[in-house]
Amino acid sequence: MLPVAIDETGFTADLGRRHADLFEAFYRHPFLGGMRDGTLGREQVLHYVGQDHAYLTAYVRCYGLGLTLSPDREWMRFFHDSVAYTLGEEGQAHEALCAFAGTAYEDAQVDRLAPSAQAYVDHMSAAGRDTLGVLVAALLPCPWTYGWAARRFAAEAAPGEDHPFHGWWSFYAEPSGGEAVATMRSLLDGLAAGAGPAERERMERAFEVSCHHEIRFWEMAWSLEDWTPPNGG
Ligand SMILES: Cc1ncc(CO)c(N)n1
Repeated sequence: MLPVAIDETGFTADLGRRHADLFEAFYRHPFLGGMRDGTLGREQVLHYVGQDHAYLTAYVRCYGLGLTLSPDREWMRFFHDSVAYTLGEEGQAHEALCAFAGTAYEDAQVDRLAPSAQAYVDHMSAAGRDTLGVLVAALLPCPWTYGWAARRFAAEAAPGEDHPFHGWWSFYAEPSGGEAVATMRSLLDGLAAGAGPAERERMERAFEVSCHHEIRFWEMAWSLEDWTPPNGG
């Protein structure tokens, strides 16, 4: 198993270690298990793509909130590059899933977030009305969990070209993703070092809640969650 942050020091390394159980639950969720063994159903894959496309649109908006909170051009550069990555490249991961499902990307897109995706987006947007540190703490689990899981799977199983989700796994295992997380973590470590105890606590909570939302996002797609009331309406 790939440790989350074994011998590193700093705010985010501490957070990663403290919530290693959530990273593990993320990795072990049956949705991601189905992405590993290739057994995931077409409907679940398409539910995920539709929701994730809408989620990433909202995520880019949160980077926009980060731009308005940026104290300097280093932070602006970070958000600028992050927006370019999400808008310009992350669609490749979805395209790979659409190819598996035999569906055009446009046809997989939806105009309504499911409850769990909506809750995650609302959490990040609310963090964007707090400080830059709280916002970035809420945004960090998104790239960190995916990159960590993809590198772990690559190390454990090295899925070949014939794996049904090869394109998705290889996209998130790319070193550029790991470098972006390293940049995000060091910027956030810098903010945390200058934050008071109350703000640090809100940063820690924002990070933890996003880790939970990451796991619940899998559960949403796995269970094909929608807005039908639990009693069937
Ligand atoms: C929900 C979610 N979390 C993380 C990522 C990785 O960027 C993603 N595409 N979607």
